[in-house]
Amino acid sequence: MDYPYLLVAATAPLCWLGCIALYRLFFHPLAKIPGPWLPAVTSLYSTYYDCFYQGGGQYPQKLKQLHAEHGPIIRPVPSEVHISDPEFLDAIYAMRDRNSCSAGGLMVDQSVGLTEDYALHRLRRDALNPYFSAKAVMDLQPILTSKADMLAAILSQHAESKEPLNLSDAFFAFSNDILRSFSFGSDNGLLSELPEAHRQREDLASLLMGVPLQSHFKTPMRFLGGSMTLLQGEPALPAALREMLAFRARARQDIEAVLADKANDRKGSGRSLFYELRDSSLPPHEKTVSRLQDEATLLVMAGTESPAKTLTIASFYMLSLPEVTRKLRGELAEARKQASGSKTSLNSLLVLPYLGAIIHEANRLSFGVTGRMRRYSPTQTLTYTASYGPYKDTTYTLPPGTQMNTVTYCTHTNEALFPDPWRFDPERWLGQSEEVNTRKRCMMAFGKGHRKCLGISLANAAMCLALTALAMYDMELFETDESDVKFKYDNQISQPKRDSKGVRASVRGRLE
Ligand code: HEM
Repeated sequence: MDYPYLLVAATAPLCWLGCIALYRLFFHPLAKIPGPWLPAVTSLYSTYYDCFYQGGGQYPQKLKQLHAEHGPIIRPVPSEVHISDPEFLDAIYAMRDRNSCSAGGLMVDQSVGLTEDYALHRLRRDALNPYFSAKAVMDLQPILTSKADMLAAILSQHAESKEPLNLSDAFFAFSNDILRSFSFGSDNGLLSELPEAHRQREDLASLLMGVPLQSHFKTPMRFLGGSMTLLQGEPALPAALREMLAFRARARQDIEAVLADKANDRKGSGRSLFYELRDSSLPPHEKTVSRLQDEATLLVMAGTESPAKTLTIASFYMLSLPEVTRKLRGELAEARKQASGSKTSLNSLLVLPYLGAIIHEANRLSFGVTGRMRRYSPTQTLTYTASYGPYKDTTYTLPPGTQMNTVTYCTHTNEALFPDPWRFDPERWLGQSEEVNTRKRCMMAFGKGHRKCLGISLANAAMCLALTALAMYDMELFETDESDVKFKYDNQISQPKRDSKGVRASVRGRLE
């Protein structure tokens, strides 16, 4: 072959990439958005922070740093804007459509949480809504209180045995048993088998560690999962991918068991979510095994991991800040007095301000979903005027289709909203002042807008009962410090340092 052809063949791709870079920098509709040039040119910038820099999961922290330098609006990837301004949060999350979220790595494409199309999302969400309402959660009270009683029994056993208790395992078991009873009519009895809860919690943690890689390299990872399993069997796969496949396989078994259980033998006495979906008027293509497998995988994962994490964080600070526990005990004692000595009802716990404030603060520092929850409007043009930074008062036009988001990390550590943001301070949620109302408006732990968390009422009820049980025990932390709970990695949800063993405590005894 002639030399010039070789040269053309070698340089053509480079010229093509150069043209794309020039377009993105100077002619793209978002070309005027401030920020460094590299993320405006290539999404490899975010890949680096998400997957590789300091072990990956570092993009939220980097975005916060970029905002400090460039102001409230930047381009985290070429096709997107990231706006760190509490005043603009509602404008972003009021938007109807959304881009496929950053949880693509969870391999649950057919679940409600990953559904991009507005009408299909509505169909799926409407089918689930009735089982997640505040009233439906009240009907679950017998399950919830029996699991909270089991949690208390575990604390009593550890007070007697003097063995340190891994509270993170106990909360994982508590949330998982509730979620599985609610979903499938029966649970796996993890509260009676804490070593198994420990194993499953660690497995889920390593599965989540693989989410950034699976999100950025979705197709190769899926291909790897398929081909290596066929060629060499599952042990050859990377641990996180293996865990993901195992998690999905368990969800499939659960769904197949529900579909096969025509006589409702395993259903339990109450309503069970997947039995209800099976018998619902959803069209047949929405009730296939693979569709329901995705739904079950997401629900079990989200419904176990997120409340367990918030409880873990709350328990750590309750044990390290005695004043917090003292105030909570005072509030609970008063509620019991009002109930004339009988057990305080779930309804009355749900309105206790200090208990609610502890949950809010633990949710804030759990950060809910830490990935970029993008929204866009296919028709609407938005404008945004920078409220601080080097381009203050400059107005930017965001054309239809512009993907926008604010990561929870930036809002929940915003010093103007939450002074001294890493301090656990339930007081910041008390009262009705304008500041408190603004904080509540900017709370993103459960997401915002029409895609916000379905499980809020269930999670709140379960967390109120668990923390009430916890407050009845005198305990101290065992070989645990703040680094065991503090946000370090964004793996779609926040994770602390890799070698955290969770929150462990020595239980001295039950109060009263
Ligand atoms: C403290 C506990 C929880 C936290 C912090 C939390 C957080 C979140 C967040 C931030 C989202 C929005 C994600 C997005 O916009 O892409 C979400 C969605 C969702 N959550 Fe939760 N969650 C919690 C508990 C639960 C529970 C207990 C369940 C189920 C039983 C659940 C089921 C869901 C579902 C199904 C969605 C998708 C909703 C949709 O896209 O329409 N969550 N959650």
